[in-house]
Amino acid sequence: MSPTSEKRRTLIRGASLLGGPPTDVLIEGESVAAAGPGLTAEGAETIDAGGLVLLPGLVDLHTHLREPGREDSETVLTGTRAAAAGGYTAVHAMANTFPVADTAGVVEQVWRLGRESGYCDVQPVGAVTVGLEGKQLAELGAMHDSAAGVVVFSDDGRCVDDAVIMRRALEYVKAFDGVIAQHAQEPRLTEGAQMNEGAVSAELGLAGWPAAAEESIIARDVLLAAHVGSRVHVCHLSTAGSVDLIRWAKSKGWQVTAEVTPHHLLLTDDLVRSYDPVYKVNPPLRTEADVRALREALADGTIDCVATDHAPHPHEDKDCEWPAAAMGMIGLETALSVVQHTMVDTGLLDWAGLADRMSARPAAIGRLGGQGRPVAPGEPANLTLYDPAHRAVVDPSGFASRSRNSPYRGLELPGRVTHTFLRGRATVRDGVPT
Ligand SMILES: NC(=O)N[C@@H](CC(=O)O)C(=O)O
Repeated sequence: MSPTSEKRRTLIRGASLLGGPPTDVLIEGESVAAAGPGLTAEGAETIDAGGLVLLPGLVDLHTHLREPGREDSETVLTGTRAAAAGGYTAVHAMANTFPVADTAGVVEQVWRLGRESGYCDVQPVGAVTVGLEGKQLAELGAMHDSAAGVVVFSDDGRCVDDAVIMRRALEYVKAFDGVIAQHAQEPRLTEGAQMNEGAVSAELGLAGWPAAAEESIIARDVLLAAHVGSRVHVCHLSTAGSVDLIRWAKSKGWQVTAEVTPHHLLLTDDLVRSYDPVYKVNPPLRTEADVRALREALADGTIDCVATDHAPHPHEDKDCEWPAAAMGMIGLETALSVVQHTMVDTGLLDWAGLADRMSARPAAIGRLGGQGRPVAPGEPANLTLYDPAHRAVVDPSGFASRSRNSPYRGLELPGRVTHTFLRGRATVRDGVPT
């Protein structure tokens, strides 16, 4: 047999590519071989995709995979299975592991575990500072030059609050077109903070987390990025004021990008009245007006992309009284549904816009070759098939993630990922990871 005839072939029939009219897509080996109506392919596995939307594989800029060190909440294997189940073909693995991913050795370990998992590409994020301590730059160059080829650096979970360290980091990564992804949280303004500072925190008597704590760091960092001529990316934007600052920085032509999480597009601090720590997250859930501003900014492109901030925690760290509970919520397996619900079903984004914000843009920010590409002949077959008409009540007990801290439990959401393909190989079939 010739090498070509040995290639795995899959024919996706009648899918709506980016919400367009029904079309067929032929996958051959690792690539898209043809796209258009009326394709035939003898001997190919055929998937009847009538009514399904075909999207490029999703890319997450912000995933906590927890390995090494907190394998009780997630591993690279369970986290990437969850990612595939959610339609993702690539994730960026955050650096706040134990040990911290602040050396070439640790990022290479995570990268290797990702390759072994086979469920999606794992691109490690390197820490900006040693031990996330904010005092001394980590070995950014060595992490970039390692097999992991780190491009995105972040102390996420902590803010790089020292302006001189931030400046030096921006200067350092400029040499290789890297980007600093900032967790914007002024530490002194948020000491002991438990939730958004506002009417609800006043009523509940919980220590508040002012919007200004996020906004003051963003204002400083966009100015620093402009001064240095380097790239800054703002993690999990959560306030209307942050949106204004990003809009202003972009109007100046500065190299500033930003992400928003699905939960900040849907949930508000009203939910904290339940005192259920599943709603405790960093940055905190904000107000209705913030949610509105975030949705509009994602629609008009001020916010570049959706990033999950998938933050798995074991039940003993979440099923406790509010002040003692860990911050964070899982999100990989519900992201597409939440974005459909908040952005597509509301008419704010069409499917092409969603693909831009959940695949092309995050891949471009992370400089991920082969991901976030159009669904077109010759391109890598990283694809997601999605049923937008499906409706189901979220039940985390069936999740691929090792953790269960989903704020959507019991909520009816639209949509279901039926298939995910990573370079032509199905990682999810009929809704089940392979
Ligand atoms: N987003 C979260 O609420 N938690 C994150 C880190 C963080 O605190 O940002 C985590 O690692 O659990």
